[in-house]
Amino acid sequence: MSIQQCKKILRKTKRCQSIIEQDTGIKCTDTADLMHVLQNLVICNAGLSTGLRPQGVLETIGNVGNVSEIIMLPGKSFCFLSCPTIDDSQRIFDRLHGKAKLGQNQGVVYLSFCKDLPKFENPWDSSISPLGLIVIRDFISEEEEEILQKCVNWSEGENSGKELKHRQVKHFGYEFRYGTNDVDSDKPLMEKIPEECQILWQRMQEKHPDIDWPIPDQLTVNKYSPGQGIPPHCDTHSAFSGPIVSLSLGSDVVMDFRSASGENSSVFLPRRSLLLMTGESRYNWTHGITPRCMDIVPSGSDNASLTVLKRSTRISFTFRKLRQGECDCNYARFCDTKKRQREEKSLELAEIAAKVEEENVHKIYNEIAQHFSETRHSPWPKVAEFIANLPVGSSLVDIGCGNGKYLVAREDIVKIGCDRSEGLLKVCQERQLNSFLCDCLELPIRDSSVSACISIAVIHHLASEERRIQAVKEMGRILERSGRGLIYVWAKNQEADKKKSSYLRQNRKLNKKPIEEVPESENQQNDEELPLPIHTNRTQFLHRDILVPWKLRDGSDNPKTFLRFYHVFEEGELEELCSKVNGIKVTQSYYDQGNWCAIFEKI
Ligand SMILES: O=C(O)CCC(=O)C(=O)O
Ligand SMILES: [Fe+2]
Repeated sequence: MSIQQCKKILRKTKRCQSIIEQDTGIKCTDTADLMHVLQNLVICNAGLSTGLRPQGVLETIGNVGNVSEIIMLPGKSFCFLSCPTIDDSQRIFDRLHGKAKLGQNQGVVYLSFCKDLPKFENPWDSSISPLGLIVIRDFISEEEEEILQKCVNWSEGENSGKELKHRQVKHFGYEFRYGTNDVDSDKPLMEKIPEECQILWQRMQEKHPDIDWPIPDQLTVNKYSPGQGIPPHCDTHSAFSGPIVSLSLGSDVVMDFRSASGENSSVFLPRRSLLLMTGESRYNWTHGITPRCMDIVPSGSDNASLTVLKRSTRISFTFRKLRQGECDCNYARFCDTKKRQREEKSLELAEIAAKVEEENVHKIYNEIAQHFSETRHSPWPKVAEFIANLPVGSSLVDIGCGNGKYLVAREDIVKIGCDRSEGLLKVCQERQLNSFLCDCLELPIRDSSVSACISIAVIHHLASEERRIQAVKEMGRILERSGRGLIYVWAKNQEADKKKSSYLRQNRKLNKKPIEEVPESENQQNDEELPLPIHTNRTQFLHRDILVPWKLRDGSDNPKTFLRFYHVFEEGELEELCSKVNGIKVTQSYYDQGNWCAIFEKI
């Protein structure tokens, strides 16, 4: 072999190797040195997609060395061989690499060694099959198949053979609207389900008297050319009731099912079979057909081996019954009715939360601003330390800056504060500190534009978890890469290592009493059950969502009491909250004088 030829083989092999590595994560090598003499081989440029079959591999390679396993991946132009000994793999490599052809229509093969083999998940091996799924083979005769295929006039009618991206469709009874995934029950089509389908209903009842199958009033006919398919979906729960029934005409196909919890199952639908999706398979699994020209299906009497089936044009008749009213299934994941209800509930909760914050946070801080500010002078040491450690020239935003006590440190960084309370901002402005009015749920600051931000005793005033997450999301959003955020929130537990926090220590008398146990049910977040419990100041917190009194002494004998909303945090809750925000990573968390604290980094 000339040097030129050797170089060409090397070049081509390298190109294939990089594709294989990208596709499977498996590293290949063409040098069989001591470190790399391996029992597994890759045929780099021939596989199922180039028309190679296991038989073809064995015919040529089997004469050179022994092969114990051939792994061919669907749709791939490479495949893997496992040999019983290193001698076998070495011999096959030496004799065939860059020289031999595997069968008539194949080019010269390029081989490589590899250490690992792909974990080929054979979907047919899995014992999982969607519950409630029934496939009745030979449900109709060949004559009936022909009659049914002919009864669809693809070029006439109100919705004559619409061309979708991956297939052609025609509806009868009612049109399925792909934009909204539903049916307009007020707009029945002139074209009803063809008479020719009548034979199916009675047969259905005879074969499965156990299933309550209402006579369908909607039919979708799908026409798939080889290479076409239908994306995974769950037929809209609220649009149709009862089972979904699909008749396969013209070609076999494999339908892929995936459950709400991520299990996969492949189901073989032979031509002229009837597929019934009831119960879980209807409501808790998606179904779809991968667009390809061939399917790999089990073969042999015991289904132990796989074979490739070429698809031809397949026409399916999917029968459904329109639903009156909402879906009442017990499967939340794909249920549009449940999703809508969840969204409504969450909107309602968000409204309640916003109202609580308005009444029990914003209004109050405005009224107590001056007094509050007078009680807040000294920076907390660990917050000061965080600021002190920022590199010179950093930019720092104090979100919920209050009277601006953290905006006075350091002249060598850019500092700006913001707060929701105009009253507190006035204090900042009197002190000539950079500050502006805004809500921590919506910061008027550009993405990735600051090096650090702090939120000290702020997000515990937000009255729902979604809103607390949103506040952390905003912090993550404005931070530049590697930028750092610091959050302090009140801890429910005001005692660490048998030491009471300074908050508790200020009331010796009350805190001599042992802490009352609160039943778990009372200890829950109770957004719905307003009014909230009122906390006794300087005592352990008994609930997570509470109203904390602020006594405003105005010189008179009757100090005015304001009730501020607080969500006090359990241990680990702040970290968990941060983990729900993409793009940030908690690097440190600690307890500091009755507060849970977390430092995170933008990644
Ligand atoms: O082609 C099939 O058998 C299924 C069609 C389908 O799932 C649908 O139209 O919703
Ligand atoms: Fe479907």
